[in-house]
Amino acid sequence: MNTPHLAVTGLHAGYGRARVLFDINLTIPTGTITCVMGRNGVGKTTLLNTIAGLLTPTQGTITHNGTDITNKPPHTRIRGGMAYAPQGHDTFAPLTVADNLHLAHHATRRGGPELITRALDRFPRLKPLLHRRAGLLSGGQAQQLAIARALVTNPTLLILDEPTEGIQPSIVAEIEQAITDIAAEGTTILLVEQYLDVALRLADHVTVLDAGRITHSGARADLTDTDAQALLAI
Ligand SMILES: Nc1ncnc2c1ncn2[C@@H]1O[C@H](COP(=O)(O)OP(=O)(O)OP(=O)(O)O)[C@@H](O)[C@H]1O
Repeated sequence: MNTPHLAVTGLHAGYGRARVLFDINLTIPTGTITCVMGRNGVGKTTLLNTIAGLLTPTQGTITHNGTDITNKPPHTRIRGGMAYAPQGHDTFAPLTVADNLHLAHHATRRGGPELITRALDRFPRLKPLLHRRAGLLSGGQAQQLAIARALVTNPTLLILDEPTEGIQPSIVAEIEQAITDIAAEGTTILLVEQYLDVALRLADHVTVLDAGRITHSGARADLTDTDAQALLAI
């Protein structure tokens, strides 16, 4: 088997005395979309934050592209090709759309200015908004900016936390298409997605978390929609 793009082994994490994740084992093959699912509060965001380096695990290892990054800070992970668009389409609110993109691009220097052009071509709705402050964007526009800002760092692994949350259906479809296209061009994607239909359309692999533990992990193709609903107890 090829070296997985990302491998999480025996991972435990939490906040002080509050233990949230228990013995998480996850391997993500290069160029695939892995969708992490589960009800509210089961630890999905905690898992992504730990992989992105925003939270230090209490046990376990994280390997990215064959390198142990468990104790590396977030900026080292970003320079190594990992990009994270956290939940809540967080952007630099006082800055313009253009400045958001240029700042992320300049900070990481993982390619030339064509990365900005490509990110805007991916989300053309942002083009007429380049001089608008990010804090004035609609939820859907801000989410597109959050993903575009991750893309200008030229990631090989893109991590997205609920990219469709609270967004109108027409924009959800555009974001879904963008994720499909980004993956088709070879970028590995790890995503938390709460809409079952979107998740099942996008995913190559599905991982289900419950109370901080993985209760299912497998190929999307091996899962019927009914099984998926049962796993998520919807
Ligand atoms: N900064 C924090 N400090 C303490 N506890 C936290 C913190 N962030 C999350 N938690 C707790 O950790 C647990 C897991 O939260 P997490 O946000 O990872 O879940 P989630 O599955 O992403 O949920 P949601 O779907 O609501 O985003 C919850 O009990 C939550 O209250």
